[in-house]
Amino acid sequence: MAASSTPKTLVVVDHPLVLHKLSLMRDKNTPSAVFRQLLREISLLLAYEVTRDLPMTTQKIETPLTEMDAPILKGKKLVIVSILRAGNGLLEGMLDLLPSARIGHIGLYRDPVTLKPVEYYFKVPSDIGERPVIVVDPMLATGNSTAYAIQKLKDAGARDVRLVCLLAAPEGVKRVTADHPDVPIYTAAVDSHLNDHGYIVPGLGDAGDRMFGTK
Ligand SMILES: O=P(O)(O)OC[C@H]1O[C@H](OP(=O)(O)OP(=O)(O)O)[C@H](O)[C@@H]1O
Ligand SMILES: O=c1cc[nH]c(=O)[nH]1
Ligand SMILES: [Mg+2]
Repeated sequence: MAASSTPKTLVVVDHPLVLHKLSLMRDKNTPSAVFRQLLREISLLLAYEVTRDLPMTTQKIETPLTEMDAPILKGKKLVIVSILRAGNGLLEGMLDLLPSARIGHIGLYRDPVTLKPVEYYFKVPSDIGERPVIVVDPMLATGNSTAYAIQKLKDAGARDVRLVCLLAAPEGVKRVTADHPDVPIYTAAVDSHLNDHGYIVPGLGDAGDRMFGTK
């Protein structure tokens, strides 16, 4: 599905550059340093799509030749919320494109047996309800972590929430869409299925471990 200016529930950003870089990330022989760099590069392209429908206004400026009503972003700066740890890989690239964005962090890890999220940190801007919010986490597997994180953000006041992930499983898309039908999902690919341990197949393995070399 091509990205467009109309918000959709699921936007697959299947641009050739994104898909090429994603294939390099999937390769198990790709080292951590390259993996992180590729994630950073892809995040720029995903940021471009998720911000496509941000509200605009105009401001009078003078070019060297004349006055004009120049288009600028309207309203308060957006918030990027990273689901730790792996979300930081997408966050860093997005900040290259959105350097004035406010930043929130939600610390979650997935219990390997129950596959339920365990929370260890939560800090977001107090006026999150007045800003567009982009939640970032490279992996949407069961959707338990992301659905939980979005609910926490809504409880904190967030009203305009979008999700950016790198890879999604159909199970995760279904879960987030059921719990949060108002939240559009932007991803580079929707893979085949989850294995018995809740890993995305074909996937890329454990994103956090591959980013930080912890396995
Ligand atoms: O959709 P789910 O089934 O909830 O799985 C996805 C979650 O698992 C990974 O995090 P992980 O628990 O490995 O934590 P980490 O980022 O610290 O490695 C990933 O970054 C997501 O947050
Ligand atoms: O495939 C998966 C599933 C959950 N978390 C990951 O990092 N990878
Ligand atoms: Mg992990």
